[in-house]
Amino acid sequence: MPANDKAARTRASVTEQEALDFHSEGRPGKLEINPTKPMATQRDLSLAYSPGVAVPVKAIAADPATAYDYTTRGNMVAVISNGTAILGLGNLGALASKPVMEGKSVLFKRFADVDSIDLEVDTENVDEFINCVRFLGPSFGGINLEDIKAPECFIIESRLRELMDIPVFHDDQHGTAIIAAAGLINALELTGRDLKTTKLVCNGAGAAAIACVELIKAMGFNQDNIILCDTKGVIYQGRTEGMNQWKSAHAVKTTKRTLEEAMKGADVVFGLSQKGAFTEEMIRSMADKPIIFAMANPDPEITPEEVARIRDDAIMATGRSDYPNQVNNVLGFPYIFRGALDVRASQINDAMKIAAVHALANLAREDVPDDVAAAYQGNRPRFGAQYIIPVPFDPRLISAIPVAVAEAAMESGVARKNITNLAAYAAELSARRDPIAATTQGIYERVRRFPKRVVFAEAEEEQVMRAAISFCHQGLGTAILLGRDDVIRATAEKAGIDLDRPGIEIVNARLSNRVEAYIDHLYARLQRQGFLYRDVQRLIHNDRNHFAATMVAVGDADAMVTGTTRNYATALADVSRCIDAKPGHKVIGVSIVIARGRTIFVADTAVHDMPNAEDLADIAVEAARVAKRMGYEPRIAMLAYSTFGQPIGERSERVREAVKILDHRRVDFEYDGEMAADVALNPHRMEQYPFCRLSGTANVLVMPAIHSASISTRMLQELGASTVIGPLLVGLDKSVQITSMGAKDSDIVNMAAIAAYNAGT
Ligand SMILES: NC(=O)C1=CN([C@@H]2O[C@H](COP(=O)(O)OP(=O)(O)OC[C@H]3O[C@@H](n4cnc5c(N)ncnc54)[C@H](OP(=O)(O)O)[C@@H]3O)[C@@H](O)[C@H]2O)C=CC1
Ligand SMILES: CC(=O)C(=O)O
Ligand SMILES: [Mg+2]
Repeated sequence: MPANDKAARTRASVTEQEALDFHSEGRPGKLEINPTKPMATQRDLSLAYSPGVAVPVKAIAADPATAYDYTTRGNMVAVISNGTAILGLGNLGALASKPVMEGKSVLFKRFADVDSIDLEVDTENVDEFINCVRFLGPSFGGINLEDIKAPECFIIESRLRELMDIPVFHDDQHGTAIIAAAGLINALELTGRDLKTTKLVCNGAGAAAIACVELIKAMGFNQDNIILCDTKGVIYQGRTEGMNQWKSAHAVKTTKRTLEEAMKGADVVFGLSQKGAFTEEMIRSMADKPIIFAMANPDPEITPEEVARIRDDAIMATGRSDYPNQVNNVLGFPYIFRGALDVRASQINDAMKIAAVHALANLAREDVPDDVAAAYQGNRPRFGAQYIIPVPFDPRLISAIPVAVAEAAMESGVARKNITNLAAYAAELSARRDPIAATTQGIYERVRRFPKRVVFAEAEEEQVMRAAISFCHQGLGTAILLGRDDVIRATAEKAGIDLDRPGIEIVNARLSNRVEAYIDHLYARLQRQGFLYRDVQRLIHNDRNHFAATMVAVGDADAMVTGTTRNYATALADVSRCIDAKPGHKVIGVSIVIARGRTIFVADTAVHDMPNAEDLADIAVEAARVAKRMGYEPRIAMLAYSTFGQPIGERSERVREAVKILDHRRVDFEYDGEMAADVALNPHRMEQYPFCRLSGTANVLVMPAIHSASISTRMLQELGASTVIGPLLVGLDKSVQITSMGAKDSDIVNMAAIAAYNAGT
């Protein structure tokens, strides 16, 4: 099978409705602002506002550099656009650009812990735009210009760079150029080409294209070997139509006039133009082992599927996240600014850009270590045609790129702060990045490669139906909708959901020809537990959890998801009648709490009401397995209200006993206790117990009982202080997940994906 066919198979997608729902759900948009200091008392108010605030005001007036100490400036970037070149959609105006700019702001935070705000400036006039931005310097540590069309963007960026003493970086130019150059270096290496003799065509001669061509020329590409094209065709010397000084600088002497002619025999083609700009004929006419970077967003100049139809020797990249080799500036801007901010750079210069290129290119050539493989679940990538550049979820990016950028800034004299210990800086950076997103992303990727049959037990519910459709649409497998056919169809019609698509099966428990087999199977399990044959008949006929769980038990489905209409304990009791614990395992619930860049596993949040010491030790073992599977080295705190014997209390005894049991079992993970939650999570509190065996703050909390586990995780979730995933049901012999009652469709899809993932390969 050609490599690109495989790429196409693993591709996920979203519907237009999903995209709109995602943006409108809950608080509209994608970001909000949270205070970092308490604002609860009169004293807080006096410190944060008048009179306390006057003190830092005077300090900054006396020494402007202290703004980095007393305000958000040092970690704050503005994403600024006028909407004249929104992705590849063209000039749709400042307001329409807001979703993209909010998106970039969120990516700054998500990938590099840079705080960011989007600003949409409603003018196409260059001077007005510059005047609007130039006075914003005191607010920000950097300015990320975005989606401003050429040639205005060139003037805007260069004038603002002169006027402002903080980095001004037009991401579509330099961000794109850095990523494309890194991918190109690797693709040239893989195809055995020499930079100096390679022939490249760049379609598009705007912001991104001009910057890409300039950067690769600066890196040694022969300028006579690069042909630039725009809507009028080849940019040749002497052309007058549709020209500007930036295009002229790259005009070549050639008789070629069209993109078709230019692409004949070309080694590399960059698409920085528009959807569909490349034809199959053009791709067919390229040299052997062509390198095709179709970078237009959201839709590339040609898709990997189209290329795969005509040739199997291409190295193919796009700007999208749902194909392999994503050449997109998301791999750059968060980390480049991270490095620049951390040394308080006055600008992002060429040395810093080139350092980023090499850091990125080198990363793709390195072996992927175990803890990083989670980001690429099940398919540890190897440097090659399908992996020329790391994925945005690669957790190494946060330490590799900012360090290289910061170092280059210091060496080239634009840093206003020195970092002396770069190794310590790299470690700090890694700690800023939370691996859970890489893990969840990895779960989806893995399921896409090994799609599963998942039964949705409560498919008459509209949100379950939506989740099932999304599950299929994302290429995660077949969704089996369990319920009455007529009810499901009526609900679907009313909700405007189209069920007639591949990958959706409706199963009516009453009409299924598997009913007898399921009854026999379940009766064999339950006959000595007080169930008559007719009791089991009733369970299979009338109860969808029993039907679905038995489907999974006998292998008619790989996994099951339920829980939206029944409470957790009831659903778990239903499932437990049909499926046992995996031999040697304990069935427990593990919740994943993500708060302020930390991921904490909490167990048992679902099954054991009042665990005894043995149970607690088992729960620790099971929770450690989950943490390891998700790419974490577990450090388990056995929690209680007391810490190492103080205050003495009968309720902590079980926990102390559990620690002793773990000592006897000689388990292969770190654990200690009993301890209170603040000792487990706060390094200063933990320091007060120098004998504590944990090498750092805990990342797994084993709760003394279900009530404390459930109360604390739910409180965290409802107070909005953290994201809580789960409880995930672990330890069962077959894969089942139970959502919370009334779960939203997006939560149900996540649970279904996790269930499919746990069903194995
Ligand atoms: N993957 C990534 O990370 C990034 C991708 N991009 C993509 O690059 C594209 C251009 O963005 P940007 O440079 O910011 O926009 P600009 O508006 O600055 O430039 C667009 C350029 O594309 C040319 N063009 C448009 N349609 C065609 C076509 N059918 N054939 C040939 N040339 C064409 C225009 O030609 P003319 O000059 O004649 O008008 C112009 O030169 C977009 O699709 C964008 O999504 C941009 C940044 C990052
Ligand atoms: C990715 C990006 O910045 C663009 O397409 O404009
Ligand atoms: Mg852009």
